[in-house]
Amino acid sequence: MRTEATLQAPVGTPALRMNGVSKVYGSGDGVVHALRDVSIELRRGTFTAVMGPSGSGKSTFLHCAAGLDKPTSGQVWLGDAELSRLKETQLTTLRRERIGFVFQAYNLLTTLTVQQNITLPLRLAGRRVDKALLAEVVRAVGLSDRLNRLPSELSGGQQQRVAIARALVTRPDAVFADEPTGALDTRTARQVLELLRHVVTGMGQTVLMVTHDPVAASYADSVVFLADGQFAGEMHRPTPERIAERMTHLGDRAT
Ligand SMILES: Nc1ncnc2c1ncn2[C@@H]1O[C@H](COP(=O)(O)OP(=O)(O)OP(=O)(O)O)[C@@H](O)[C@H]1O
Repeated sequence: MRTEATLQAPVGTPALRMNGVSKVYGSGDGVVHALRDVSIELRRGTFTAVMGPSGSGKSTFLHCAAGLDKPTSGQVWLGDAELSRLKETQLTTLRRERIGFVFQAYNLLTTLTVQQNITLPLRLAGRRVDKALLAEVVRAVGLSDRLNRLPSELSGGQQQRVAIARALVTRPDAVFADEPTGALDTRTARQVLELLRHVVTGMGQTVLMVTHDPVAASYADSVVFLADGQFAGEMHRPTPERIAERMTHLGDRAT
């Protein structure tokens, strides 16, 4: 029985499309061009890493892509929804129901059990918990025997697995991960990256991950490089060595 197909997003439109997105902070002497005319398309069922020197615009890119921040110009589509056309309440609903977030800090609610944390987005949306989907997600992240524990009773890696399960449980169009392994030791980080890889390859999800770490980025299908707010190239089938080499030159250009 292929229960994993239940997570497959509909084919057709890309999961995410950004067209000529720019973001300017401040004005006059204090103006910062955090993003300059960035265009990108993420096909469904792909894993993309975003890399660039500090200050190159990675977080701004992720926030604009996820509807957490509004571009100064350009358009962002999540599936068939153009974000700038949505009212604030619609955007809030879209973020809650069609996007999964995974942050470096796991952002779990300490008084809720693992299961309650995982299903929170569904309850906030007033949606029924799909028991088959929940079981599939819990199995994928390896937490079946921890469902009644509190986050404080789990290791960092296990807490990040809860956060990933919570990100998956609404069957989002895309999962956005911001330095998801930043707080983890090397071995635990590798397990979380393997899980994100499985989320894409085994479950058909779409993942966009910002990271500083060439090894983490090498788990992705492709790496998008930013330098000084601009798209600075893309690498398919990346290896840590090739990524590190490219980053060295990006650093040269951005300073
Ligand atoms: N709210 C803001 N107000 C003013 N400037 C900002 C704001 N947010 C970001 N910036 C500036 O925009 C630029 C891009 O910042 P951003 O955080 O997107 O970069 P980053 O690549 O994620 O950096 P890091 O790797 O250090 O986290 C930087 O120059 C930053 O100082």
